[in-house]
Amino acid sequence: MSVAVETSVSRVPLPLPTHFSHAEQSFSLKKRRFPFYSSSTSNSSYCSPAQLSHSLPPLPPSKGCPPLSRMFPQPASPWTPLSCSLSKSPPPNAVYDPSKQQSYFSQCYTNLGLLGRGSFGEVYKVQSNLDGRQYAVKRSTNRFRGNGERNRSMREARNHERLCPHPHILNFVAAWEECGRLYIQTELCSTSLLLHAENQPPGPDEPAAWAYLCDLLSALQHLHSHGFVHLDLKPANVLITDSGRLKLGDFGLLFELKQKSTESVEGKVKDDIQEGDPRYMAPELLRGEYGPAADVFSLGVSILELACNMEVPNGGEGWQLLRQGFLPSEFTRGLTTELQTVLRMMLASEPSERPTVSELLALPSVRKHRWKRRIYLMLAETTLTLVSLCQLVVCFGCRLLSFFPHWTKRVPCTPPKGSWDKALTLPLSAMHADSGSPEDDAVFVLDPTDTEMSPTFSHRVKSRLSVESTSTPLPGSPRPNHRSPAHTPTYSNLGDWSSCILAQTPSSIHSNGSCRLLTPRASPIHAELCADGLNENSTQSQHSPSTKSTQRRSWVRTEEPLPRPNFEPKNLLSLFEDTTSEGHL
Ligand SMILES: Nc1ncnc2c1ncn2[C@@H]1O[C@H](COP(=O)(O)OP(=O)(O)OP(=O)(O)O)[C@@H](O)[C@H]1O
Repeated sequence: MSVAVETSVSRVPLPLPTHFSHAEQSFSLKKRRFPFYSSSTSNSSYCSPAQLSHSLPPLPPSKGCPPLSRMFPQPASPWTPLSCSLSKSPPPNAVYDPSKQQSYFSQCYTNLGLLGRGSFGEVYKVQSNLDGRQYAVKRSTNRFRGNGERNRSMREARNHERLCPHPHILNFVAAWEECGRLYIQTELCSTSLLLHAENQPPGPDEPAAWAYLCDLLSALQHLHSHGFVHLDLKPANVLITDSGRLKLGDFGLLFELKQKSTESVEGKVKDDIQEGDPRYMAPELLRGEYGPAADVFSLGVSILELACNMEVPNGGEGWQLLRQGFLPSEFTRGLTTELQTVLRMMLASEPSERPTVSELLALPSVRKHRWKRRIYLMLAETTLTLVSLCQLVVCFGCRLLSFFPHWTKRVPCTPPKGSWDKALTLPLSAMHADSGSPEDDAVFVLDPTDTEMSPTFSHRVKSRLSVESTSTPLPGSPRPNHRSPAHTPTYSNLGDWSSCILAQTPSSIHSNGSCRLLTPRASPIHAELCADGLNENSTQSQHSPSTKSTQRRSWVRTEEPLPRPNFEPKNLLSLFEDTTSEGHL
């Protein structure tokens, strides 16, 4: 008898959520959505139709707003801090000056573009002018139309602030009201789980589904253990960080369980409770039963959607079937029995039959995947931290160099490898031969048609030469003795090259007038070449102009030096002896 009653009860269709009377009759595969550029957004930002179509349509423009005058400047609208963090420590006057015309938002943040739009708000990527870090700021689309709407909007911010920080809960930073709108500042994530999943290749993805399940169970455990129920868990309300960690967000419907104890409060709160998204809504919510089991159901539907790439029905037969414990086998048959079992438990029609979050976390299959997930996240986050540390060091180095421009002049750091090799095979004569004409300068420009030659590099070499040429006579004019101290090259007039040349002993200079140029001893290029075992004598004999292009370029000049009038290797040698001894002094 009881079985017969139960069967007849289970056949009675559940009432449909009030928002969705248009029923979809069956389960279907997810339709792929592609991002498009929104005409109303900045160049860099885009929002996908999914973001818009998966939410309720935006409210019509508020009719209760005070009219804005185009003729007279508006006084700065009052800024009201809503979060305790902001009330306790408002930004200093240097960052936010209330007497200024600009809003609190524009004074305290640099807007980096629109991240997305929901049904009630727009989310911007911002850089805080206070600490220089990047955040997300959600601003309600419309001004409040009355106290009821205002209170509901405020509740989201207040609820969010009340939650203790947790690695899988979106971190709250601040909230304020300005110009009749609510602003909530949170940590910045990469995107929402919904958009992330839609950008993945189509088809079931069970490993990802396990990862999502583990992260969201941790988030729910945190909420439930603190006496809260989310009541609006769905992929659109979950955010994903760069490392792939899921963060539960959007606490507009957060419900505090302990309020149930007071009868008067219970009635008040229940009247105030809004319906969440009907696609993910647990059946008992329609009967006014609010509890942690509702979140378990919503999580079950979300994981089913993500694992099977299934369009979740928002009404109709499919909606009813899901709430009667029926899993569409045409979608779930690709999943392992482990995941099917877990989903079946989570989607039990009666809340009392569903396992609690703690019971789910204790399941061997969940524990196994949770371990894997922890290790994955640890590795991913460590790698990301290391990468950002490296970037920081490079940035710091670059800034440091910009403070000491003379350092940058001395270090010939970034010409392309090819141009380095070519430069190093230049005859030393070309560097401090008596030259002052543009033709002679052209010798240093190596090969202007060479695409490997960096323009900055050739420019630098040219400029070095022009500096040198001012102290050297023109070709053809009587040449002074190179031994004369007046013409001994110094560190300064050798410029970049001095650091290379002076690292050498005269033995580096070959009798044919060519020279082996080395970078300073600490140079990694030097180390690389040493490791390669490049021998100046052997390479010198091996290389020929014909094979040069195919062989690895050597640091030793192998070609005949460019014919230059009045070039005397002997003078060059002595010049180096002089320079080296000067350096020792
Ligand atoms: N902290 C964040 N970091 C990065 N992107 C975010 C963040 N918060 C929101 N977004 C992006 O902005 C979009 C809209 O945000 P959100 O869904 O919170 O607005 P909403 O008005 O509450 O929408 P709904 O009420 O329909 O859930 C999200 O889909 C997501 O892509």
